Amino acid sequence: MVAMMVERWAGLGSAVATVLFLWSVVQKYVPPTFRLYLTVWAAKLAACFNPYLQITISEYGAERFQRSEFFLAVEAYLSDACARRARKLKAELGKDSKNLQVTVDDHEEVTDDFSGTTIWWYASKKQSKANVISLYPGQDERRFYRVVFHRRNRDLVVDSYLPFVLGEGRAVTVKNRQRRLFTNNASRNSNPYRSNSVWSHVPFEHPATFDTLAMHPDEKEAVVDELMAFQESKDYYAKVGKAWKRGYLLYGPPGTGKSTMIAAMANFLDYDVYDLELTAVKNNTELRKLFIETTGKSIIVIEDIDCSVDLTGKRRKDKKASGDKDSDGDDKPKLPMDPDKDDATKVTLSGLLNFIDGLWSACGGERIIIFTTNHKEKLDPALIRRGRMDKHIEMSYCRFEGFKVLAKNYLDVIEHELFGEIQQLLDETDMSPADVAENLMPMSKKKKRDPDVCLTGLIEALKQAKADAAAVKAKEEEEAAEAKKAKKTEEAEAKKAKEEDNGKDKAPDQEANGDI
Ligand SMILES: Nc1ncnc2c1ncn2[C@@H]1O[C@H](COP(=O)(O)OP(=O)(O)OP(=O)(O)O)[C@@H](O)[C@H]1O
Ligand SMILES: [Mg+2]
Repeated sequence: MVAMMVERWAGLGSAVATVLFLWSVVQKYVPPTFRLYLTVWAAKLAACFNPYLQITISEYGAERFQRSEFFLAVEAYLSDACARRARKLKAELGKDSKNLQVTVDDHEEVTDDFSGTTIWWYASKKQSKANVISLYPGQDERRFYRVVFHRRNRDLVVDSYLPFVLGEGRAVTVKNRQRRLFTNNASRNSNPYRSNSVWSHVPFEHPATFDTLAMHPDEKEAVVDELMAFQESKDYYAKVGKAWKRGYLLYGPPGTGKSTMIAAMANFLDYDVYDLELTAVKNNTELRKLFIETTGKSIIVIEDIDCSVDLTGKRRKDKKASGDKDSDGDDKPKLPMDPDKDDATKVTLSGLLNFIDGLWSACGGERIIIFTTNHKEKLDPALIRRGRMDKHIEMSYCRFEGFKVLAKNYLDVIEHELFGEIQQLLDETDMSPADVAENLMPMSKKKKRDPDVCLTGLIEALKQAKADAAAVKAKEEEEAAEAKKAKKTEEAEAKKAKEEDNGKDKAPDQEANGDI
């Protein structure tokens, strides 16, 4: 027994000696790049003799066509936490050709410390043995990361370290990702070999923030506060048994910043934006599919919901059933409650309600759904009740508080002698922030952006708007008075005619009475 052990140790000793000898040869004669490659293999060889364990994380998991999420997380984690310690890195343009991504290169070793233990990472790749001719060079290479650690740290690595890497990697990915603006594809891609995604996207680059949004500071603060609370409420939503999502209805006249608010929210929360064009959705099934294919950490937007579909379909139908004529005569596609009844558009109000808070809406989590409209009163109450649209935010005309934000952003002016007059005019006149902003930003190369000139121009515009509004009001009042007068005349005439009729009716009676 002892002899056997001695023999084994002797064997080990000679193996180590051989390796050391070979290594000195390598140091001398082999070029550095190849030497590095051999280093990795030497380390692997050593792992056979030493009490070290290794875990491999492949680029492609069981689902061959999807990159393993763990692999991506490890890549992100290593480039963030350990890349500085690596000697060989590679830089690539990010997916959207925006940011540079520096990652640990293949065959490179990096070390990491976790709770006082050292962990080694190796990046490498192996050729796929599959006997298939690939259309894309490099596609048959399978990259992988390998983590090596001492046997005694097995539990620590498997139970604590790897989940930690996964969490950190995900966080880094979210931090570094190029946010995207998605829109639903009108016609489905019929080519089975191409991506069949129902959404297509561009990088999301809207510069609006809550700082640039003209709104009353208190209301703005309330929105920001709520968003922050929402982001941190994962456990709370789980506790109360609700899906982790929130609905907002933004309503108000055109140009009051509804779309800008959505962009500001997306930038604040660091979310993707899915801009859903409801008129391009064929039916409820497609609507559900669209929802399922959105990712978490996203804002799903349906703009101008009153224009895209007729959401009062149910009530209109009731009216029609009771014999009333549909007075508005517009040609918007209708949203009937019963999906089988209408073939023109099969997206129904109930489909939309399901989209917002049906069973499917719970998949994924961390989503914000926003509807915008110019006419809140046109929407079906079922659609915007609390719980579906948790918060209704009115975006209204520009008042002084909002103006101050615009003046600061556009002109770098915080105080000005004309502010008093502007405040008074803004209180008396309804002007959208879009119009105010336009006056503060004259697009002329020759004219300098002078605050005095801009503010005077704004005052002129406000006075003009006030005069126009007064004229419109006077005209309306005049028309109303005329209509009232006409109605009175009509009523008087009707009364007169009735009296005459009564007189005529009575006359023969009297005659008859007289006869008797
Ligand atoms: N509250 C605001 N703060 C800052 N800028 C604003 C605000 N409202 C409007 N604007 C400016 O006006 C432009 C139009 O605003 P936006 O598209 O957000 O209006 P909207 O309410 O979505 O209008 P619509 O109802 O027509 O869609 C924006 O590009 C922005 O520059
Ligand atoms: Mg808009």
